[in-house]
Amino acid sequence: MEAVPAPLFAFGVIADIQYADAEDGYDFSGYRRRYYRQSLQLLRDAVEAWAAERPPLAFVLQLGDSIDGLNARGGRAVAALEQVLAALGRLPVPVHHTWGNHEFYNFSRARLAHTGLNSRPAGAAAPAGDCQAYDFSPATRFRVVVLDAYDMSVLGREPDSPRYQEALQLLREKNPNESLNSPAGLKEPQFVEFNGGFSQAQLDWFNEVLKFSDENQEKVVVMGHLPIHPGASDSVCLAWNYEDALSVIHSHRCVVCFLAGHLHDGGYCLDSHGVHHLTLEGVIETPPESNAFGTVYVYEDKMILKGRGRVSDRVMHFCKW
Ligand SMILES: Nc1ccn([C@@H]2O[C@H](COP(=O)(O)OP(=O)(O)OC[C@H](O)CO)[C@@H](O)[C@H]2O)c(=O)n1
Repeated sequence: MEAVPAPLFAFGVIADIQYADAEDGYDFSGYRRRYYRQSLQLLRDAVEAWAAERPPLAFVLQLGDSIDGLNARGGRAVAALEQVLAALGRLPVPVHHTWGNHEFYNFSRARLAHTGLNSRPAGAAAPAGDCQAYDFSPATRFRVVVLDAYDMSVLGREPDSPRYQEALQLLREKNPNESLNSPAGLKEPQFVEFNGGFSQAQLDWFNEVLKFSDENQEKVVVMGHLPIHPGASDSVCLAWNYEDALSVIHSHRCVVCFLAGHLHDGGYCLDSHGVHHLTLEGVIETPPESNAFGTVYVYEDKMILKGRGRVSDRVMHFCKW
């Protein structure tokens, strides 16, 4: 029998846990059930499965919205986050977090930086200001970039801050609706309050990271809460200036995959430049008897996603090497 080659390394992926100690509810449309309490058990099941993997995983990527905004209303944000972090803390490997809209319904950006959701290594090079983007190299000739999709946003910042004012002005220009959360009638439906975008400073920093990776023949996996390709998202859930992020990626050879959450139904496409865009199904809308997480096994020429529950298996070949 032919031996299955060992991967170079493997990592876990999970999105939109949105835990709250609350009865089940529904999304805004009223059609999608949200299993707030059960999501913690699904996370614990994911952790147990990841912890049993041999060889062990190198790290886990948490794609944002770890706890639901409902917690803020009940004064339970800190307790809910502690439970999620305690579940993830049972893993003997680092967990890298990106921040989504529900993090900002619970905590300010300044406060988040002092919680366990700040996974940026001390001293890591990052864009100027309070942008949470960073990168790390988990193995020779591989790099992971953690993007901050709410760097340009009205969520999480003080209303008197320049960035809040800049984001509000942009949002109002693009969205004349009374409720800024409503995409009704918009030409660019992603311009809603529950989304955000990338500042020019973050895009410039991102470009420099990818330039370094190109020069050093690295393969790069990028993660952010919001999808950046229309083929892997509906038109509402995209990052405000998703096209700018795509332009940066497409001006380099190194990016092989973009991982996102936010769209709870999930999505996937291989774009015209050979980049795989994978939007993970959300735990929060996953029935208790199923799950939604995955393990990605990285090889020289491909990544193989082993999905659990609602997440499908997928082979993602590196097209550019
Ligand atoms: N048409 C809409 C949609 C949402 N809202 C309000 O916006 C807030 C965030 O919505 P929520 O569905 O909780 O956001 P998620 O990040 O969980 O989900 C994103 C995608 O929809 C999932 O596929 C909340 O307060 C909603 O009530 C709105 O007003 N109008």
